[in-house]
Amino acid sequence: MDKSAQDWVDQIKGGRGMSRPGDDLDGLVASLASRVREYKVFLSKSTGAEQATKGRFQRARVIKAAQQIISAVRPPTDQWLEHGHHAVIFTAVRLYIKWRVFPAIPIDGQVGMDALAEKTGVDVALLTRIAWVLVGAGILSQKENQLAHTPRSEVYATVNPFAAMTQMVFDDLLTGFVAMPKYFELHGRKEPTDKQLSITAFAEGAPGLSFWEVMNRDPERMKNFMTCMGTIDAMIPITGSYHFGWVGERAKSPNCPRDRMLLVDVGGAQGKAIMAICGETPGIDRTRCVLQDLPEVIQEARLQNYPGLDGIRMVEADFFHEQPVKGALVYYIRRCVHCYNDNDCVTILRNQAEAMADDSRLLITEKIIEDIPPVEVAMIDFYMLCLGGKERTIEGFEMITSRAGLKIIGVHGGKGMPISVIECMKV
Ligand SMILES: C[S@@+](CC[C@H](N)C(=O)[O-])C[C@H]1O[C@@H](n2cnc3c(N)ncnc32)[C@H](O)[C@@H]1O
Repeated sequence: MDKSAQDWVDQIKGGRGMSRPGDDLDGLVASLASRVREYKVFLSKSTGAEQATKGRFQRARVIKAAQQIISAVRPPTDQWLEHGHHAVIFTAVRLYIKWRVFPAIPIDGQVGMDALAEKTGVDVALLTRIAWVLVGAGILSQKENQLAHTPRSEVYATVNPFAAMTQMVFDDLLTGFVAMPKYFELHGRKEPTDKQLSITAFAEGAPGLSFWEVMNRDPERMKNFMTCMGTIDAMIPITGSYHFGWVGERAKSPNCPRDRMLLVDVGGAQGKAIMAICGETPGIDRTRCVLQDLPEVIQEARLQNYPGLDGIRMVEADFFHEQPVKGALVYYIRRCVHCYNDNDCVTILRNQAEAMADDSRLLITEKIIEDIPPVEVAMIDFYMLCLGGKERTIEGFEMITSRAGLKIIGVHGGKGMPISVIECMKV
Protein backbone atom coordinates (compact mmCIF):
# COMPACT_ATOMS: atom_id res chain seq x y z
CA MET A 1 0.00 0.00 0.00
CA ASP A 2 1.28 3.54 -0.78
CA LYS A 3 2.46 5.49 2.26
CA SER A 4 1.95 9.19 2.93
CA ALA A 5 4.77 11.39 4.23
CA GLN A 6 3.03 11.37 7.64
CA ASP A 7 3.05 7.54 7.69
CA TRP A 8 6.81 7.64 7.16
CA VAL A 9 7.35 10.28 9.85
CA ASP A 10 5.30 8.16 12.30
CA GLN A 11 7.26 5.06 11.38
CA ILE A 12 10.61 6.80 11.95
CA LYS A 13 9.43 8.33 15.27
CA GLY A 14 8.45 4.85 16.36
CA GLY A 15 11.94 3.66 15.44
CA ARG A 16 10.46 1.24 12.90
CA GLY A 17 12.37 2.78 9.96
CA MET A 18 15.53 1.37 11.44
CA SER A 19 14.37 -2.16 12.19
CA ARG A 20 16.77 -3.94 9.86
CA PRO A 21 19.52 -6.52 10.43
CA GLY A 22 22.12 -3.74 10.23
CA ASP A 23 20.79 -2.27 13.44
CA ASP A 24 23.29 -4.06 15.60
CA LEU A 25 25.36 -0.90 15.98
CA ASP A 26 27.73 -2.32 18.59
CA GLY A 27 28.43 -5.28 16.33
CA LEU A 28 29.00 -2.98 13.34
CA VAL A 29 31.37 -0.78 15.33
CA ALA A 30 33.31 -3.85 16.48
CA SER A 31 33.49 -5.03 12.89
CA LEU A 32 34.80 -1.62 11.76
CA ALA A 33 37.42 -1.66 14.54
CA SER A 34 38.55 -5.09 13.42
CA ARG A 35 38.81 -3.99 9.76
CA VAL A 36 40.82 -0.94 10.81
CA ARG A 37 43.20 -3.15 12.82
CA GLU A 38 43.68 -5.45 9.81
CA TYR A 39 44.32 -2.42 7.60
CA LYS A 40 46.94 -1.06 9.98
CA VAL A 41 48.68 -4.44 10.08
CA PHE A 42 48.61 -4.53 6.27
CA LEU A 43 50.15 -1.04 6.09
CA SER A 44 52.88 -1.92 8.56
CA LYS A 45 53.82 -5.21 6.87
CA SER A 46 53.41 -4.45 3.16
CA THR A 47 55.79 -2.93 0.65
CA GLY A 48 54.92 0.16 -1.39
CA ALA A 49 54.24 -2.07 -4.39
CA GLU A 50 51.84 -4.26 -2.39
CA GLN A 51 50.06 -1.19 -1.08
CA ALA A 52 49.61 0.03 -4.66
CA THR A 53 48.14 -3.30 -5.84
CA LYS A 54 46.31 -4.70 -2.81
CA GLY A 55 45.68 -1.47 -0.86
CA ARG A 56 42.44 -0.72 -2.72
CA PHE A 57 40.96 -4.05 -1.60
CA GLN A 58 42.05 -3.50 2.02
CA ARG A 59 40.63 0.01 2.06
CA ALA A 60 37.38 -1.20 0.51
CA ARG A 61 36.84 -3.49 3.51
CA VAL A 62 37.25 -0.57 5.96
CA ILE A 63 35.01 1.69 3.87
CA LYS A 64 32.31 -0.98 3.60
CA ALA A 65 32.30 -1.52 7.37
CA ALA A 66 32.07 2.25 7.95
CA GLN A 67 29.26 2.54 5.42
CA GLN A 68 27.27 -0.20 7.16
CA ILE A 69 27.25 2.00 10.28
CA ILE A 70 26.06 5.00 8.28
CA SER A 71 23.32 2.89 6.66
CA ALA A 72 22.15 1.63 10.01
CA VAL A 73 21.95 5.13 11.49
CA ARG A 74 20.53 7.04 8.53
CA PRO A 75 16.76 6.68 8.16
CA PRO A 76 15.81 5.19 4.77
CA THR A 77 13.72 8.29 4.09
CA ASP A 78 16.90 10.39 3.96
CA GLN A 79 18.33 8.57 0.98
CA TRP A 80 17.08 11.20 -1.43
CA LEU A 81 19.24 13.73 0.42
CA GLU A 82 22.27 11.50 -0.01
CA HIS A 83 21.66 11.03 -3.75
CA GLY A 84 21.19 14.77 -4.19
CA HIS A 85 24.34 15.53 -2.16
CA HIS A 86 26.46 13.31 -4.41
CA ALA A 87 25.12 15.05 -7.52
CA VAL A 88 25.71 18.52 -6.10
CA ILE A 89 29.23 17.79 -4.87
CA PHE A 90 30.15 16.19 -8.19
CA THR A 91 28.88 19.21 -10.11
CA ALA A 92 30.69 21.63 -7.82
CA VAL A 93 33.99 19.72 -8.29
CA ARG A 94 33.52 19.64 -12.06
CA LEU A 95 32.92 23.41 -12.20
CA TYR A 96 36.01 24.12 -10.08
CA ILE A 97 38.11 21.84 -12.33
CA LYS A 98 36.81 23.55 -15.47
CA TRP A 99 37.39 27.04 -14.08
CA ARG A 100 40.81 26.01 -12.78
CA VAL A 101 39.89 27.12 -9.26
CA PHE A 102 41.71 24.24 -7.52
CA PRO A 103 45.12 25.13 -9.02
CA ALA A 104 44.55 28.77 -8.07
CA ILE A 105 44.46 27.89 -4.35
CA PRO A 106 47.97 27.72 -2.85
CA ILE A 107 49.01 24.23 -1.75
CA ASP A 108 50.65 25.49 1.44
CA GLY A 109 48.50 28.41 2.45
CA GLN A 110 45.17 30.02 1.87
CA VAL A 111 43.52 32.54 -0.37
CA GLY A 112 40.77 35.09 0.14
CA MET A 113 37.54 34.58 -1.77
CA ASP A 114 37.87 37.97 -3.57
CA ALA A 115 41.43 37.27 -4.68
CA LEU A 116 40.41 33.81 -5.89
CA ALA A 117 37.47 35.24 -7.81
CA GLU A 118 39.78 37.71 -9.49
CA LYS A 119 42.36 35.05 -10.35
CA THR A 120 39.79 32.71 -11.92
CA GLY A 121 37.41 35.19 -13.50
CA VAL A 122 34.44 33.76 -11.60
CA ASP A 123 31.90 36.04 -9.98
CA VAL A 124 32.67 36.08 -6.24
CA ALA A 125 29.07 35.36 -5.19
CA LEU A 126 28.92 32.27 -7.42
CA LEU A 127 32.43 31.14 -6.43
CA THR A 128 31.48 31.41 -2.76
CA ARG A 129 28.27 29.37 -3.07
CA ILE A 130 30.12 26.56 -4.79
CA ALA A 131 32.92 26.76 -2.20
CA TRP A 132 30.37 26.27 0.59
CA VAL A 133 29.32 22.97 -0.97
CA LEU A 134 32.92 21.79 -1.17
CA VAL A 135 33.76 23.01 2.33
CA GLY A 136 30.63 21.30 3.72
CA ALA A 137 31.67 18.08 2.00
CA GLY A 138 35.17 18.30 3.49
CA ILE A 139 36.83 18.73 0.10
CA LEU A 140 38.06 22.28 0.77
CA SER A 141 38.52 24.02 4.10
CA GLN A 142 37.51 27.56 4.99
CA LYS A 143 38.36 29.88 7.90
CA GLU A 144 36.57 33.20 7.79
CA ASN A 145 36.98 34.36 4.21
CA GLN A 146 40.06 32.25 3.48
CA LEU A 147 39.91 29.07 1.43
CA ALA A 148 42.52 26.32 1.69
CA HIS A 149 43.15 22.87 0.25
CA THR A 150 42.58 19.55 1.99
CA PRO A 151 44.20 16.33 0.71
CA ARG A 152 40.92 15.67 -1.13
CA SER A 153 41.06 18.90 -3.16
CA GLU A 154 44.81 18.70 -3.80
CA VAL A 155 44.26 15.84 -6.27
CA TYR A 156 42.45 18.35 -8.46
CA ALA A 157 45.14 21.03 -8.24
CA THR A 158 47.25 19.62 -11.05
CA VAL A 159 46.54 18.10 -14.44
CA ASN A 160 46.50 14.40 -13.59
CA PRO A 161 44.59 11.21 -14.37
CA PHE A 162 42.34 11.51 -11.31
CA ALA A 163 41.08 14.94 -12.37
CA ALA A 164 40.72 13.53 -15.90
CA MET A 165 38.58 10.65 -14.57
CA THR A 166 36.27 13.03 -12.70
CA GLN A 167 35.93 15.07 -15.88
CA MET A 168 35.26 11.95 -17.97
CA VAL A 169 32.55 10.55 -15.69
CA PHE A 170 30.83 13.94 -15.54
CA ASP A 171 31.14 14.98 -19.20
CA ASP A 172 30.89 11.65 -20.99
CA LEU A 173 28.62 9.55 -18.78
CA LEU A 174 26.41 11.74 -16.61
CA THR A 175 24.43 13.07 -19.57
CA GLY A 176 23.70 9.45 -20.46
CA PHE A 177 22.53 8.65 -16.91
CA VAL A 178 20.12 11.59 -16.97
CA ALA A 179 18.77 10.51 -20.36
CA MET A 180 18.25 6.84 -19.41
CA PRO A 181 14.59 7.07 -18.29
CA LYS A 182 13.64 8.66 -21.64
CA TYR A 183 15.94 6.36 -23.64
CA PHE A 184 14.36 3.21 -22.21
CA GLU A 185 10.86 4.56 -22.72
CA LEU A 186 11.67 5.04 -26.39
CA HIS A 187 13.74 1.90 -27.05
CA GLY A 188 12.07 -0.46 -24.59
CA ARG A 189 13.17 -1.55 -21.13
CA LYS A 190 16.03 -3.74 -22.32
CA GLU A 191 19.78 -3.54 -22.88
CA PRO A 192 20.84 -1.65 -26.01
CA THR A 193 21.15 -4.12 -28.88
CA ASP A 194 22.85 -1.99 -31.51
CA LYS A 195 26.03 0.07 -31.18
CA GLN A 196 24.41 2.81 -33.24
CA LEU A 197 21.76 3.21 -30.54
CA SER A 198 24.09 4.31 -27.75
CA ILE A 199 22.59 6.06 -24.74
CA THR A 200 25.27 8.76 -24.89
CA ALA A 201 24.39 9.62 -28.50
CA PHE A 202 20.70 9.76 -27.60
CA ALA A 203 21.50 12.02 -24.63
CA GLU A 204 23.53 14.37 -26.76
CA GLY A 205 20.94 14.75 -29.48
CA ALA A 206 22.87 12.63 -31.98
CA PRO A 207 20.84 9.42 -32.22
CA GLY A 208 22.24 7.00 -34.77
CA LEU A 209 25.87 7.57 -33.72
CA SER A 210 27.88 5.11 -31.69
CA PHE A 211 29.53 6.29 -28.47
CA TRP A 212 32.88 6.45 -30.28
CA GLU A 213 31.47 8.53 -33.10
CA VAL A 214 30.11 10.99 -30.54
CA MET A 215 33.49 11.19 -28.82
CA ASN A 216 35.40 11.59 -32.07
CA ARG A 217 33.50 14.79 -32.83
CA ASP A 218 35.51 16.61 -30.15
CA PRO A 219 39.29 15.97 -30.11
CA GLU A 220 39.80 17.55 -26.67
CA ARG A 221 37.13 15.34 -25.16
CA MET A 222 38.54 12.27 -26.89
CA LYS A 223 42.02 13.16 -25.60
CA ASN A 224 40.75 13.31 -22.01
CA PHE A 225 38.89 10.02 -22.50
CA MET A 226 42.06 8.37 -23.80
CA THR A 227 44.05 9.67 -20.79
CA CYS A 228 41.51 7.92 -18.58
CA MET A 229 41.63 4.70 -20.59
CA GLY A 230 45.44 4.76 -20.35
CA THR A 231 45.21 5.17 -16.57
CA ILE A 232 42.81 2.25 -16.20
CA ASP A 233 44.91 0.18 -18.57
CA ALA A 234 48.06 0.84 -16.55
CA MET A 235 46.40 -0.94 -13.61
CA ILE A 236 45.65 -4.08 -15.63
CA PRO A 237 48.43 -6.60 -16.24
CA ILE A 238 48.97 -7.71 -19.85
CA THR A 239 50.88 -10.92 -19.44
CA GLY A 240 50.95 -13.51 -16.66
CA SER A 241 47.64 -15.32 -16.79
CA TYR A 242 48.20 -17.01 -20.17
CA HIS A 243 51.39 -18.77 -21.25
CA PHE A 244 52.18 -18.18 -24.91
CA GLY A 245 55.22 -20.49 -24.83
CA TRP A 246 53.40 -23.15 -26.89
CA VAL A 247 53.06 -20.65 -29.80
CA GLY A 248 56.84 -20.40 -30.17
CA GLU A 249 57.16 -24.19 -29.95
CA ARG A 250 54.40 -24.83 -32.51
CA ALA A 251 55.93 -22.26 -34.89
CA LYS A 252 59.08 -24.42 -35.04
CA SER A 253 57.26 -27.66 -35.78
CA PRO A 254 57.58 -29.01 -39.35
CA ASN A 255 53.80 -29.12 -39.81
CA CYS A 256 53.42 -25.38 -39.18
CA PRO A 257 53.87 -23.65 -42.55
CA ARG A 258 56.43 -20.82 -42.45
CA ASP A 259 53.91 -18.39 -43.90
CA ARG A 260 51.32 -19.10 -41.21
CA MET A 261 50.74 -16.09 -38.94
CA LEU A 262 51.30 -16.85 -35.25
CA LEU A 263 49.50 -14.05 -33.45
CA VAL A 264 46.97 -11.41 -34.54
CA ASP A 265 46.19 -8.70 -31.98
CA VAL A 266 42.69 -7.68 -33.03
CA GLY A 267 41.81 -4.10 -31.96
CA GLY A 268 45.33 -3.93 -30.59
CA ALA A 269 45.56 -0.10 -30.45
CA GLN A 270 49.17 1.11 -30.25
CA GLY A 271 50.47 -2.43 -29.77
CA LYS A 272 51.18 -2.43 -26.02
CA ALA A 273 49.91 -5.99 -25.61
CA ILE A 274 51.57 -7.50 -28.66
CA MET A 275 54.88 -5.84 -27.71
CA ALA A 276 54.62 -7.29 -24.19
CA ILE A 277 53.71 -10.78 -25.42
CA CYS A 278 56.47 -10.87 -28.07
CA GLY A 279 58.95 -9.36 -25.62
CA GLU A 280 58.28 -12.01 -22.97
CA THR A 281 57.84 -15.09 -25.15
CA PRO A 282 60.96 -16.61 -26.66
CA GLY A 283 60.52 -18.17 -30.08
CA ILE A 284 57.74 -15.93 -31.37
CA ASP A 285 58.91 -14.59 -34.71
CA ARG A 286 57.65 -10.99 -34.87
CA THR A 287 57.43 -11.04 -38.64
CA ARG A 288 54.65 -13.60 -38.19
CA CYS A 289 52.72 -11.37 -35.78
CA VAL A 290 50.09 -8.81 -36.73
CA LEU A 291 48.84 -5.66 -35.04
CA GLN A 292 45.37 -4.99 -36.35
CA ASP A 293 43.06 -2.01 -35.70
CA LEU A 294 41.08 0.68 -37.49
CA PRO A 295 43.01 2.64 -40.16
CA GLU A 296 43.48 5.84 -38.10
CA VAL A 297 44.80 3.85 -35.15
CA ILE A 298 47.26 1.85 -37.26
CA GLN A 299 48.45 5.02 -38.99
CA GLU A 300 49.14 6.53 -35.55
CA ALA A 301 51.01 3.36 -34.49
CA ARG A 302 53.16 3.61 -37.64
CA LEU A 303 53.94 7.25 -36.83
CA GLN A 304 54.89 6.37 -33.23
CA ASN A 305 57.35 3.82 -34.59
CA TYR A 306 57.89 2.11 -31.21
CA PRO A 307 61.05 -0.03 -31.24
CA GLY A 308 59.04 -2.89 -29.66
CA LEU A 309 56.93 -3.05 -32.81
CA ASP A 310 59.95 -3.72 -35.05
CA GLY A 311 59.10 -6.45 -37.52
CA ILE A 312 55.45 -6.74 -36.48
CA ARG A 313 53.05 -6.42 -39.40
CA MET A 314 50.48 -3.65 -39.19
CA VAL A 315 47.12 -4.28 -40.77
CA GLU A 316 44.18 -1.90 -41.05
CA ALA A 317 40.94 -3.80 -40.49
CA ASP A 318 37.49 -3.29 -39.05
CA PHE A 319 36.46 -6.18 -36.80
CA PHE A 320 32.86 -5.80 -37.95
CA HIS A 321 33.92 -6.97 -41.42
CA GLU A 322 35.62 -10.05 -42.86
CA GLN A 323 39.06 -10.45 -41.27
CA PRO A 324 42.02 -10.16 -43.63
CA VAL A 325 44.44 -12.55 -41.87
CA LYS A 326 43.23 -16.15 -42.24
CA GLY A 327 44.24 -19.27 -40.35
CA ALA A 328 46.57 -17.66 -37.76
CA LEU A 329 47.56 -19.78 -34.78
CA VAL A 330 46.21 -17.26 -32.26
CA TYR A 331 43.73 -14.41 -32.52
CA TYR A 332 43.96 -12.21 -29.46
CA ILE A 333 41.30 -9.63 -28.64
CA ARG A 334 41.83 -7.64 -25.47
CA ARG A 335 39.36 -5.23 -23.86
CA CYS A 336 37.33 -4.74 -27.04
CA VAL A 337 34.39 -7.06 -26.44
CA HIS A 338 33.26 -5.24 -23.27
CA CYS A 339 32.72 -2.10 -25.36
CA TYR A 340 29.80 -3.73 -27.22
CA ASN A 341 26.36 -5.21 -26.66
CA ASP A 342 25.77 -8.95 -27.12
CA ASN A 343 24.61 -8.78 -30.76
CA ASP A 344 27.58 -6.70 -31.90
CA CYS A 345 29.97 -8.95 -29.95
CA VAL A 346 28.57 -11.97 -31.75
CA THR A 347 29.33 -10.24 -35.09
CA ILE A 348 32.89 -9.42 -33.99
CA LEU A 349 33.53 -12.94 -32.70
CA ARG A 350 31.89 -14.66 -35.67
CA ASN A 351 34.22 -12.69 -37.98
CA GLN A 352 37.17 -14.07 -36.00
CA ALA A 353 35.72 -17.61 -36.10
CA GLU A 354 35.37 -17.39 -39.87
CA ALA A 355 39.03 -16.40 -40.23
CA MET A 356 40.24 -19.16 -37.88
CA ALA A 357 41.58 -22.58 -38.90
CA ASP A 358 40.30 -25.65 -37.06
CA ASP A 359 43.27 -25.59 -34.68
CA SER A 360 43.42 -21.78 -34.24
CA ARG A 361 42.79 -20.32 -30.79
CA LEU A 362 40.86 -17.15 -30.04
CA LEU A 363 41.91 -15.51 -26.77
CA ILE A 364 39.26 -13.16 -25.46
CA THR A 365 41.00 -11.12 -22.80
CA GLU A 366 38.48 -9.39 -20.53
CA LYS A 367 37.40 -9.14 -16.93
CA ILE A 368 35.02 -11.92 -15.90
CA ILE A 369 32.61 -10.58 -13.35
CA GLU A 370 30.89 -12.39 -10.56
CA ASP A 371 27.17 -12.80 -10.14
CA ILE A 372 26.77 -10.66 -7.82
CA PRO A 373 29.87 -8.44 -8.46
CA PRO A 374 31.43 -6.06 -5.92
CA VAL A 375 29.81 -2.65 -6.02
CA GLU A 376 32.69 -0.93 -7.85
CA VAL A 377 32.54 -3.55 -10.62
CA ALA A 378 28.75 -3.14 -10.88
CA MET A 379 29.30 0.61 -11.24
CA ILE A 380 31.82 0.16 -14.04
CA ASP A 381 29.35 -2.13 -15.79
CA PHE A 382 26.78 0.65 -15.48
CA TYR A 383 29.25 3.08 -17.10
CA MET A 384 29.65 0.55 -19.91
CA LEU A 385 25.88 0.53 -20.39
CA CYS A 386 26.09 4.23 -21.33
CA LEU A 387 28.78 3.45 -23.89
CA GLY A 388 26.69 0.59 -25.26
CA GLY A 389 28.98 -2.05 -23.75
CA LYS A 390 28.83 -4.58 -20.95
CA GLU A 391 30.95 -6.44 -18.41
CA ARG A 392 30.15 -10.16 -18.48
CA THR A 393 29.93 -13.18 -16.22
CA ILE A 394 31.38 -16.43 -17.56
CA GLU A 395 27.83 -17.36 -18.57
CA GLY A 396 27.67 -14.13 -20.58
CA PHE A 397 30.88 -15.11 -22.41
CA GLU A 398 29.56 -18.63 -22.98
CA MET A 399 26.44 -17.18 -24.57
CA ILE A 400 28.19 -14.81 -27.02
CA THR A 401 30.89 -17.32 -27.97
CA SER A 402 28.42 -20.13 -28.63
CA ARG A 403 26.27 -17.81 -30.76
CA ALA A 404 29.43 -16.95 -32.73
CA GLY A 405 30.28 -20.61 -33.46
CA LEU A 406 33.01 -20.92 -30.84
CA LYS A 407 33.53 -23.10 -27.78
CA ILE A 408 35.41 -22.15 -24.63
CA ILE A 409 38.22 -24.63 -23.97
CA GLY A 410 39.88 -22.89 -21.04
CA VAL A 411 39.65 -19.93 -18.69
CA HIS A 412 42.93 -18.48 -17.43
CA GLY A 413 42.70 -16.05 -14.53
CA GLY A 414 39.09 -16.19 -13.48
CA LYS A 415 36.55 -14.49 -11.26
CA GLY A 416 37.73 -11.52 -9.26
CA MET A 417 40.93 -11.06 -11.31
CA PRO A 418 41.41 -7.70 -13.05
CA ILE A 419 41.55 -9.56 -16.35
CA SER A 420 41.25 -13.14 -17.58
CA VAL A 421 41.91 -14.99 -20.82
CA ILE A 422 39.03 -17.00 -22.26
CA GLU A 423 40.50 -19.49 -24.69
CA CYS A 424 38.22 -20.55 -27.55
CA MET A 425 38.25 -22.78 -30.63
CA LYS A 426 35.85 -23.09 -33.50
CA VAL A 427 32.97 -25.49 -32.85
C1 LIG B 1 39.51 -0.38 -25.21
S1 LIG B 1 40.57 -0.40 -26.60
C2 LIG B 1 41.56 -1.82 -26.29
C3 LIG B 1 42.89 -1.71 -26.95
C4 LIG B 1 43.86 -2.85 -26.69
N1 LIG B 1 43.36 -4.10 -27.17
C5 LIG B 1 44.21 -2.95 -25.23
O1 LIG B 1 43.89 -3.93 -24.58
O2 LIG B 1 44.82 -2.00 -24.71
C6 LIG B 1 39.54 -0.89 -27.93
C7 LIG B 1 40.26 -0.94 -29.26
O3 LIG B 1 39.33 -1.40 -30.26
C8 LIG B 1 39.58 -0.69 -31.44
N2 LIG B 1 38.37 -0.72 -32.28
C9 LIG B 1 37.19 -0.09 -32.05
N3 LIG B 1 36.33 -0.36 -33.03
C10 LIG B 1 36.99 -1.17 -33.91
C11 LIG B 1 36.62 -1.78 -35.13
N4 LIG B 1 35.40 -1.61 -35.65
N5 LIG B 1 37.53 -2.57 -35.74
C12 LIG B 1 38.78 -2.74 -35.21
N6 LIG B 1 39.19 -2.18 -34.06
C13 LIG B 1 38.30 -1.40 -33.42
C14 LIG B 1 39.89 0.71 -30.95
O4 LIG B 1 40.53 1.47 -31.96
C15 LIG B 1 40.77 0.40 -29.76
O5 LIG B 1 42.11 0.30 -30.12
